[in-house]
Amino acid sequence: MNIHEEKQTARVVDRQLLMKLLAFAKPYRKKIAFSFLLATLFVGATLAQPYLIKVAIDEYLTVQTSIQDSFQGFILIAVVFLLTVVCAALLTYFQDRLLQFTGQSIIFDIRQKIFRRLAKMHMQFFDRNPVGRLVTRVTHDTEALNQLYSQVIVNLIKEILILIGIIAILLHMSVKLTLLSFTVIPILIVMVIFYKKLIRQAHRYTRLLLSRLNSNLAENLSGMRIIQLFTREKKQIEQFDQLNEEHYRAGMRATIVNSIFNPAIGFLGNVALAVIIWYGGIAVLDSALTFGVVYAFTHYIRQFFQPLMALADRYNQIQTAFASAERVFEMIEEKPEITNHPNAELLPEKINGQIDFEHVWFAYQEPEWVLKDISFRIKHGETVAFVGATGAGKSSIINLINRFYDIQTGTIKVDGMDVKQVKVEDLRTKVGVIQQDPFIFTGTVLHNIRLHHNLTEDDVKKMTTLMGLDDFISSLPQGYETLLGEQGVILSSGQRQLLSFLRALAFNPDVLILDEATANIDTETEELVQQALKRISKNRTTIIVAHRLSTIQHANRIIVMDKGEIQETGNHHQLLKQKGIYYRLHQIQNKESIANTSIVSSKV
Ligand SMILES: Nc1ncnc2c1ncn2[C@@H]1O[C@H](COP(=O)(O)OP(=O)(O)OP(=O)(O)O)[C@@H](O)[C@H]1O
Repeated sequence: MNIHEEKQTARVVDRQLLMKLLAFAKPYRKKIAFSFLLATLFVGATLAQPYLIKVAIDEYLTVQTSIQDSFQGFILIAVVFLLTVVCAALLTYFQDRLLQFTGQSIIFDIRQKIFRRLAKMHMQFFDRNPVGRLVTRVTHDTEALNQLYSQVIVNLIKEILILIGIIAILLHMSVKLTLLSFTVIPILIVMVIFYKKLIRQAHRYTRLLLSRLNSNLAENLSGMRIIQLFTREKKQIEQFDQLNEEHYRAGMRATIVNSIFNPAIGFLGNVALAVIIWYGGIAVLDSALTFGVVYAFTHYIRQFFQPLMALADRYNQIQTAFASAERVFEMIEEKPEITNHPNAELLPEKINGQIDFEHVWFAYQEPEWVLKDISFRIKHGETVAFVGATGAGKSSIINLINRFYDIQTGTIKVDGMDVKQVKVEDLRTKVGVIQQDPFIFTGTVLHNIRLHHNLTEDDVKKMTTLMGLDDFISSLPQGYETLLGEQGVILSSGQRQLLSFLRALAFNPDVLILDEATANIDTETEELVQQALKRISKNRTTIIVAHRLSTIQHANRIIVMDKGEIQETGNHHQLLKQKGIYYRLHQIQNKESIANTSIVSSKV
């Protein structure tokens, strides 16, 4: 793409962004229009002030007017002047309030839209977008838009109106003096063109470095435990300092451009002022102009160059807001890949829990196939375990059953229905998953189990008793009311898993999946949980992923995976007889457990 085409594309993108920004402002158009009216009245009141002084000088300070008339004239002008000052202050106040309210409302709508979209996004989207980046979109980028709606646009309009108004008044008072004082304008235009080019480059570079700095910070904060464990603090600090320094330098470059541009404009303003004093002075002496006109000219020229200096800031703010808008709209418009098919159906109220994988091929990123031509059937009420080496694809199978990801080829069926034809929410309520490291939300234990669903406290208590986990709840400081999450108690990994058991089972799912769900629980509690699981998995399809083979020996069937393929299938005894992968895994774990037992007994 050549420079011309690039500029053309940038212009089209800016126009599209503008249309989208206007669309968000549409519900508030009456308020915005009203605030523009207030802004226009404000400009009128402000521009009237120097003119009133001109009238006072020319009409009542001349020798021809009697003292009595001058006195009355001054009082009248002083009152009108005061009125314009009060009106300008009131108009600014009301316009500010109105726009602040509108800006906040628009940003509220945008944030709501972003979060709604995020809640619908597929897992691959979250794999691609780090948390730090998403948080920046919802907070920092929307704030830049808030500035645009509540300050930048109206100020820009005010400043443009002031410029137009001043030109009109100056031309009305003296065409010649106006043209003379505007001889500096061509230099101004050249400066603005240069400035625009320099500042755009500086801003683009600063933004790029800021996003690098943000990602680095987010990564360091999430990985602080590992950084400290491996004593990498010094290296990480050096890396951060380097990025910070680059960002600082880029920011300084933008500041230098601004600090040259603003005084240069001020200088041009003073040149124009000098021209007025020189020519205006001679014209007054020649009686070609009145003193009041020259006085008003000096005022208006000062007022004229002020908004010009502010225009630089506006330009920066608009640039920042447009960059933020681009990112925000990109996110709002991102299409969720896992959606309900137009004819998606509900599963029956109670399902049998039969699961079929038919020639399933799956890759997170093609062509890295994680599952290769996988076929199996899990029948109603069966307990099936998946075992295999790390990275074999066990957790991926689980992620596919409740459609966290979609497969490339083949079919996955629940009770004979293709999961792509079933309503996603319905599917996920029928399939309960207990994870190895479940997430804890800020709130009470009860809230963390119910997660906004209509479950009574009694339902939860019954499930706790059935699981034999009453002791776990009573060991917490305030039982079900114990506060967890950011401000509350932080649970141990084992306690988090127990909570995850209650969370999944409270909904009485027809299919229960345990993904390394007992890995962090002590032997005594695990015994308890295993007993409860035996009761719970009766007549309920249960799928278990476990590394510790001792926990899955009772399974009706064990599927052994290796590099995305099924290698062996059978129950514990059948697989041992086959003397294949399962047998070898069993031997290794047996040796380890004998070795551990002898270490423990020798210590005792
Ligand atoms: N979100 C993801 N994006 C890209 N690749 C992934 C993702 N999750 C897993 N993988 C890759 O898919 C392969 C299978 O991973 P999976 O988690 O299914 O294995 P696993 O058998 O459950 O392993 P483990 O026993 O360690 O949990 C691995 O190579 C892994 O790197």
